[in-house]
Amino acid sequence: MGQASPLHQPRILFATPEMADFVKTGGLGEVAASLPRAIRRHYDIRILIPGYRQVVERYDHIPVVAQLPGHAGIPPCELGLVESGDGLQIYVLLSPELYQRDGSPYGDAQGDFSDNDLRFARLSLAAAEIARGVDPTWSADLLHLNDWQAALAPAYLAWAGLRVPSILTVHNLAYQGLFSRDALGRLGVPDHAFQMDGVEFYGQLSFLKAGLYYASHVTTVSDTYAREITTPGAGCGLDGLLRTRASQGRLAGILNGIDESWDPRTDPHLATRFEADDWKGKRANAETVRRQFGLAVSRGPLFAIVSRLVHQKGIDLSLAAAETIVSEGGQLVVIGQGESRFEDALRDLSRRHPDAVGVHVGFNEQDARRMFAGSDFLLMPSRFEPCGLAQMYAQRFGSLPIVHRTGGLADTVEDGVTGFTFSESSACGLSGAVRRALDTFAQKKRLNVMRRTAMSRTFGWDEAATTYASLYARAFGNGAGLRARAA
Ligand SMILES: Nc1ncnc2c1ncn2[C@@H]1O[C@H](COP(=O)(O)OP(=O)(O)O[C@H]2O[C@H](CO)[C@@H](O)[C@H](O)[C@H]2O)[C@@H](O)[C@H]1O
Repeated sequence: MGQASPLHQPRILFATPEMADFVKTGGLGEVAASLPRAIRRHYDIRILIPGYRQVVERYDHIPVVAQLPGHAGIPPCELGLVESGDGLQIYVLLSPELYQRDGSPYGDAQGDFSDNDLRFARLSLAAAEIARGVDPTWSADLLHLNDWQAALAPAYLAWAGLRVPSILTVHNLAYQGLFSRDALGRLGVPDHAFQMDGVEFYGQLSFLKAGLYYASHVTTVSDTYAREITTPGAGCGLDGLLRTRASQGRLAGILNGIDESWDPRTDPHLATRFEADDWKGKRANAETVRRQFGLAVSRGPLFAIVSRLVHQKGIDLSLAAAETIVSEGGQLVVIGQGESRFEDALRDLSRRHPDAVGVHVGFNEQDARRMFAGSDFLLMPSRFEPCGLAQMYAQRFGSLPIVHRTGGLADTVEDGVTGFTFSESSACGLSGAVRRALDTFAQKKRLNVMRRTAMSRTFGWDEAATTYASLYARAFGNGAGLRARAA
């Protein structure tokens, strides 16, 4: 190594399987685009993302900064480095055989890709290699890993004897990255690690458990969810390990924020921009949404669903509530995609009530923004919700969320003040809250007070960024983990 030099600003590598700049399937992609940008005020932070087609096709040329060797059955690949328009440094894993495919980051119409173990072990291993110093110009002092796809990194560090601090953020404990034990050999997992105190989970290899076990710290995206996952009811079989991490003071909930662009006063996607108390402006947005979804002209309440259409999100409960909404003269617009049983049921609902229910299977953010702006209420009866972003977007746009009191929903929606919460996850629980919303809609003064209060909640990223920054400092042991390096 070169001559000794003063300590550089600590370097953080933020490894993620999706980022909204290029590709996203849900909330993690949005967080990965915003959080590092908020953290760079505190630390030198770079992103690591697989070189999916959606990433590499964005650039004419991606300079290669390092060659990453293979390991067991994980193929070698190149490490590229690009810069975003606003100066964020992004490492791109260049492996056409693993990443340049049609479909989402995780699969195609046939289902999940069959080699996802290799694809995301490659991502995890690359993060560990960047900490080891494979790029001679920049190496990570701390790894910030997101979800199961990056969660083998702390294990690779441990198996290589590298004492680099690592933080695993769990955006959703229900997605664990479980693979057959046959994968151990090709991923280079040592035999001794395949046990309860290690990466084994009921006879399978669990990427997520590896991270929960080997990372220096574990975080999740709200306080309430951080508590819930230490209980058998919400721990997805990992509550024992999570209780251990909590008792070591190494499990924390840090609430997500939302990007500043979610502001109805400035949003260029809206037909009419508006602010609190300009309820005419909000109504103009409602009219646009009704027209866009082919609904009848109405002065009744407009409900929205903006969601991945999966069991977690309680879509079945919303389908039941839709009948109440329609029979009470309300309307519903839906955008999202996911399980075909929900897509079909929603399409069917819309066919039965063409004037009152509009459904768009698919996703685009511009329509989502217009729906938050135009709707009076957002339905989000998630069975569990680590944080949830849609209920925060809705509040900013004066659409009052109706949510199950769980996880981040409990931490961000104030019952009767900025939205409506219910405690029993059932059609009956949701319909009680929908009825309260309908009553409120009939009392314009109360409705407008709630809208105004909801719109004043900013949910910015600053607080989360400062909390992550202190956690990084703690993980470094106040600088003890930093290695001096030639500047
Ligand atoms: N089909 C689709 N394709 C692309 N984008 C879509 C989409 N459907 C919805 N979206 C967008 O993604 C957002 C969804 O984010 P959420 O946080 O509500 O849930 P998600 O379960 O994806 O994220 C998980 O991670 C986030 C981030 O930590 C946690 O907030 C959350 O609780 C956890 O379940 C929506 O607001 C919308 O903008």
